[in-house]
Amino acid sequence: MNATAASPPRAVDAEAQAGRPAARARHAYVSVEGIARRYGATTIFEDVWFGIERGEFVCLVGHSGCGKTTILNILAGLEGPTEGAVIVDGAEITGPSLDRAVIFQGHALMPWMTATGNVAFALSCRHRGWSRAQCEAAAREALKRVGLGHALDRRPAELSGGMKQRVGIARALALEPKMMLMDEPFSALDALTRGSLQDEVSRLVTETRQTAFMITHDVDEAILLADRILLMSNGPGARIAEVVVNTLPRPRTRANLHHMPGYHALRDHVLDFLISRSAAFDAAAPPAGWAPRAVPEVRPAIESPPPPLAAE
Ligand SMILES: Nc1ncnc2c1ncn2[C@@H]1O[C@H](COP(=O)(O)OP(=O)(O)OP(=O)(O)O)[C@@H](O)[C@H]1O
Repeated sequence: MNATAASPPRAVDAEAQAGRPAARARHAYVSVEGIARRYGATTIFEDVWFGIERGEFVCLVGHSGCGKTTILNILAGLEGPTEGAVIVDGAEITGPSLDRAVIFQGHALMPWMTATGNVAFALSCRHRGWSRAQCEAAAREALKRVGLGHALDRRPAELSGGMKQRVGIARALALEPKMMLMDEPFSALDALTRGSLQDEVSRLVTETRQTAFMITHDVDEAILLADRILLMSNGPGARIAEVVVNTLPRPRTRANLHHMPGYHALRDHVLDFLISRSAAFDAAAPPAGWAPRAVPEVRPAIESPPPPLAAE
């Protein structure tokens, strides 16, 4: 089914009444149901099923070209799938909505507006009944939460790359969306700025329990932020090959992460997938226990064998 901007929202129950078998994803807050993207004879990915629970942070990891951004765009309603559908909170996605805030690599700020103005503008679109003063007050609060209390009146040209990205994060959080979508939001930043923003987002995620979906190439970033990491096989014909449950406790910071028991097993597991299993995955001859609607979940941080005892 191709979700286009013109198609009306469809209640989940209608699908159940039509006799389509219930999938595990169906019960989740966000339910991705058998989506595919094809360009002519080329299938980028297909039969992709997964759910996101309310308040869950899910990362999607996979090699370049497997279709990660396309999946994020479908969740954002910026494009429709060739097949399948995405249901959020009981209704099918049929186009973009302020219910789903997107943070891109580039910050997409309006250059003529101050930081406060950029956030306040988004808020005025979200809350039509709010006065300008209300929007600006809420915008200032959101900017303070991401450490920009000193830069409220600066325009994007007067902000560093990291500060601009913070404005984008503040804007997304201020909208209190049903879901936050992030496409490699830190990849354009220098390592130091990236690290501090990752820690801040980790803190905000722990505080707000914002439902989030993020694409990243950075395995440590996924481990820092995600409750579950979806591992995508290589394209063409990519699939969700495995779901890694991140059992490391919160709060997590970059400084404490690598001291946590299980961190190295988790990291090795994801890296092994990217290095070898992602290319070897074959949906026609899948690993034992794999099915597109019931992708195996693994917990490497607690399933790994304990480290050998030190010699006396
Ligand atoms: N209009 C198009 N026609 C044909 N192929 C396309 C078109 N748009 C995108 N593609 C292909 O779809 C595939 C998936 O693109 P997408 O950007 O979703 O991948 P990605 O996994 O996010 O990659 P990256 O990690 O490099 O950002 C790519 O191989 C791309 O070449």
